[in-house]
Amino acid sequence: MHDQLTSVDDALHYLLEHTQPLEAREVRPLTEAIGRILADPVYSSISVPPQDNSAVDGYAVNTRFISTDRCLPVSQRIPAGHTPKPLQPGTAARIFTGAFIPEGADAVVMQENVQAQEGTTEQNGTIIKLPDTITPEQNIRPKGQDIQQGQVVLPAGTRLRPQELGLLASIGTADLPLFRPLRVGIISTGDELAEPGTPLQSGQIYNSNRYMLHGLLAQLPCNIQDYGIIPDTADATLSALDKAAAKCDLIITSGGVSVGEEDHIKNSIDQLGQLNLWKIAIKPGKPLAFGAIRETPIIGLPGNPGAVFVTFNVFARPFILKSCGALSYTPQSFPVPLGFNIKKPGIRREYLRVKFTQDPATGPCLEAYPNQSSGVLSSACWGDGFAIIRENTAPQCGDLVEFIPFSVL
Ligand SMILES: Nc1nc2c(c(=O)[nH]1)N[C@H]1C(S)=C(S)[C@@H](COP(=O)(O)OP(=O)(O)OC[C@H]3O[C@@H](n4cnc5c(N)ncnc54)[C@H](O)[C@@H]3O)O[C@H]1N2
Ligand code: MOO
Repeated sequence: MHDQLTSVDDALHYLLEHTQPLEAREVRPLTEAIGRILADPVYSSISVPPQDNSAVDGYAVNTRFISTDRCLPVSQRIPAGHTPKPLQPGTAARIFTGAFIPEGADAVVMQENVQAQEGTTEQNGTIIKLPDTITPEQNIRPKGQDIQQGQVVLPAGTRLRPQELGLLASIGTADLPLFRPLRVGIISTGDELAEPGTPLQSGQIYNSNRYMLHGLLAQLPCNIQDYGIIPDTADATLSALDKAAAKCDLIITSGGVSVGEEDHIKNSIDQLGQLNLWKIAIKPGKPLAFGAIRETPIIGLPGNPGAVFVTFNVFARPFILKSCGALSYTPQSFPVPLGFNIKKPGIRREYLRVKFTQDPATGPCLEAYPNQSSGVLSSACWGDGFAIIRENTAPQCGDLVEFIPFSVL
């Protein structure tokens, strides 16, 4: 029987169209905001830096008042954090990195380029000999160089990385308006599953998807509600989904979405709500299901761990980020030459687990893990990204394909 498959692009488009961004917000301190999404734009009430200041340790001078012998007495000392006096005409000021430039100075000379001669008495202070060329503005970091007072520093929807936290701290913001984390329920299905740490009985395998999903969700602004393992029965599946739907903003299941009579996720979604998508032209991960139980969206990932890793990143991750209010939710890909041949075109878009390598003679290229079976999770641990082989194409060695490094996920 010929399967009617939805393309990856159509499925992703559909999923993202059916994302309801969270309305709930909360205010949290900087120290709790890593990975979270800003709910409002942040404006700066100050300029950064707040005043012109020195980029180096050295001497502040006025380039228009330098005597022909290029020698100047030092009239004040300005450590960072202290307010300078105006520069006395015809003198230099000893200045340190980050200290504010005194009024009347227009350049700073690095101390390595100056000969300083200590005076012998207090009245007879240090004299410096300046280099031949000094350009106005040199070594001065102007007020507002980084941020101007009143400017939008970060727009709503920004996902906060360490550098954004630093930037927000630099304008004095202590508490941030954030979207509240998405409550994501995870359910592992399968009679064959045993928990790590317990002995394996005959017929069992360890539940790896549960822990991979914990790790994948921990990198996103989510609170995980873990419903553990549910057995392959209609009753257990219906009751777990019903319970999760009442508590969560999104349900993610693994396994039980294929066509066998032991696969109950699809029928349960049908029974409790509606199934909107099933069977995608993706390899691995074809039987992925998407629907809703009452108001709660559900993404049914296939059971094979390789398929979970791919379909989570291709579908669930952008869905979650958009639901959390993020402005940017699809990962950046980069064109990189394949280091091997694709034998024949396929009707499913394939996400190969590959390694980025640098050949000294031929340059960068992608190498594939030899076994791309969706039951072989070693491919994702060996690899450092996905190579996307688009449907109905068979790129050859040297052809450019899209590469998504795992590090951008
Ligand atoms: N007749 C057909 N059979 C299958 C088809 C098909 O089109 N027709 N599709 C195959 C594909 S492709 C996939 S992918 C799987 C997906 O099936 P399910 O989502 O129903 O997954 P399960 O059957 O429950 O499990 C598949 C596989 O993965 C193992 N598994 C499940 N959960 C976990 C877990 N938490 N940790 C580790 N491993 C897990 C499970 O033991 C199975 O080996 O269906 C194919 N069959
Ligand atoms: O498409 Mo399935 O994901 O081969 O394992």
